[in-house]
Amino acid sequence: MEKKMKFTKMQGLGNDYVYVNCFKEKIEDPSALAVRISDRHFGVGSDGLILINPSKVADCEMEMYNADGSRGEMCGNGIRCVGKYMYDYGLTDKEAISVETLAGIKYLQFFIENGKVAKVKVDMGSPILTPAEIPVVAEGERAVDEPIVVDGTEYRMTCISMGNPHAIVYVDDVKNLPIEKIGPLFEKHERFPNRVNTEFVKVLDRNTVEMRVWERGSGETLACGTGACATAVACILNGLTEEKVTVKLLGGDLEIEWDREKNKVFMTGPAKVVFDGVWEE
Ligand SMILES: N[C@H](CCC[C@H](N)C(=O)O)C(=O)O
Repeated sequence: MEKKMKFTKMQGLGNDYVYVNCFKEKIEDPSALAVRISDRHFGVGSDGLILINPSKVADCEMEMYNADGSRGEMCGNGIRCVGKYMYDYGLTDKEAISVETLAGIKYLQFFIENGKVAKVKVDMGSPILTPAEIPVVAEGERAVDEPIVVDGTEYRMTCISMGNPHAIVYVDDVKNLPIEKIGPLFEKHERFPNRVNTEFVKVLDRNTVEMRVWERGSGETLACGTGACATAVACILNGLTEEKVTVKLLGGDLEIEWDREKNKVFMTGPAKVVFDGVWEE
């Protein structure tokens, strides 16, 4: 018998996911569904699948899958869209909510325009710097400005977890980077037991960087919220920027601040609905 499932396509700076309201829908195998629904020719087309679930400890839970079906612990662009969905689709009337994730409970503040969420500020929590917790194979207490050889070339990386693993690599030319070639080599490098999201970064000034990202399980995306947070933390740790950083991504800009006194990273950016649909298979 044909099954129908309502979904909403949303995007944060072009990092697009299929969202399912699991207060109403039940998904048998979300990992397998993520692969089918993310396909840009035979499916809806997206960077992955995000389920919005009831939660016992927060206003809702975000369950995120990459396009290859692997589960991500946290998703910055995704959580802003989860917040927007909760408010715009009437699951909450609060202008600040909490969202349970595999990386802990995150707190969101909405900026409302014409009765709908336009922008969201997220407390992304504290960055994780201990190599074993990222995880990355590295000596010492942190993996900052750490050498790594990829495809015969030595790069310097700084590794941060925002609940999910990131390697930040500084390059001179972000635009012409052979990201399709070196992205997967970083992603699957033996020093990353859980694979890794890799951000290729150029510092423009003390408050601005530009970045492209090769995501674990999804390939190059137009933006990565957790990646932008990890990038800002890496730049501050390396003394390259101030604590407030505009991260310029292919899909647009994210405003990141690492409040070092509170040891919290804040991310502010847009969230948009593209369309509502019905998935039939
Ligand atoms: N695009 C997401 C990150 C997804 C990370 C995922 N690729 C992983 O496996 O960690 C973001 O905006 O933070």
